[in-house]
Amino acid sequence: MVLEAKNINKHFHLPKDFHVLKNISFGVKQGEFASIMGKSGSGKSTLLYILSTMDTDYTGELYLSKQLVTGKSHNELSRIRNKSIGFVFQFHYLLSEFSVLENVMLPAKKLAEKSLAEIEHDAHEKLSMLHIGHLAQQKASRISGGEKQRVAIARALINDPAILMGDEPTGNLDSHNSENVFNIFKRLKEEQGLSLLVVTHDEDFAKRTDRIIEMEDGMIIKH
Ligand SMILES: Nc1ncnc2c1ncn2[C@@H]1O[C@H](COP(=O)(O)OP(=O)(O)OP(=O)(O)O)[C@@H](O)[C@H]1O
Repeated sequence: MVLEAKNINKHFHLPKDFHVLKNISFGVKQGEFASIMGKSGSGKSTLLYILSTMDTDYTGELYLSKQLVTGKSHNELSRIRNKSIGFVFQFHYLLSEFSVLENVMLPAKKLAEKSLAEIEHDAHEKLSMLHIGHLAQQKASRISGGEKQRVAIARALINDPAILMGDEPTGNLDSHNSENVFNIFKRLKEEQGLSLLVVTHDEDFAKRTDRIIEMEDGMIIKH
């Protein structure tokens, strides 16, 4: 398993106690493309924030590549996250005054395991793979919405993560660009054995993934 959650429970305490995630247990296998679906408020984003190690306020255990990450320090988690998890949001969060290339290079510079030349080479490679190599020197503010999301995917892949997570990664895109993103994800799974876990409201998208994990009222009702 690339990712495994065991008995995850979470409460929000304000305005009153609310048991938002109830005994969540499931795993994502190497090379699996899974989606999470469920009504608004069922706890999908809350769960994804825990799985991506950004939220540590829960009980239960979370394993990434068989390593227990629950209980690790803020600094350790930040490093594990940068190295092992790629994250794509509904909004691209690119730095608009930076070039496309600089945006993609940022997480690798932060990790500081490779020379600048290697990082630049890798960033060009990711951009070419996503058919946006010609945009490398363009300012991030000067490209289309669909292109921005592809740059965000390239950035999420720069450290060769074990798993790519997405929170509504096609939520802001038209059907043509959503299809593009789906095909990119599918290709990453098939050609590189990447594992993917994507929260989506788009049933057509979810139906074409390997597995739909269904949430209701903070519980997984099907997986
Ligand atoms: N910081 C918070 N404090 C208290 N309650 C919260 C907080 N964040 C979220 N909630 C509540 O937790 C529940 C789950 O929210 P979450 O955002 O995980 O749902 P979701 O399934 O991702 O919904 P959507 O599909 O609308 O994005 C909701 O009832 C929400 O109102």
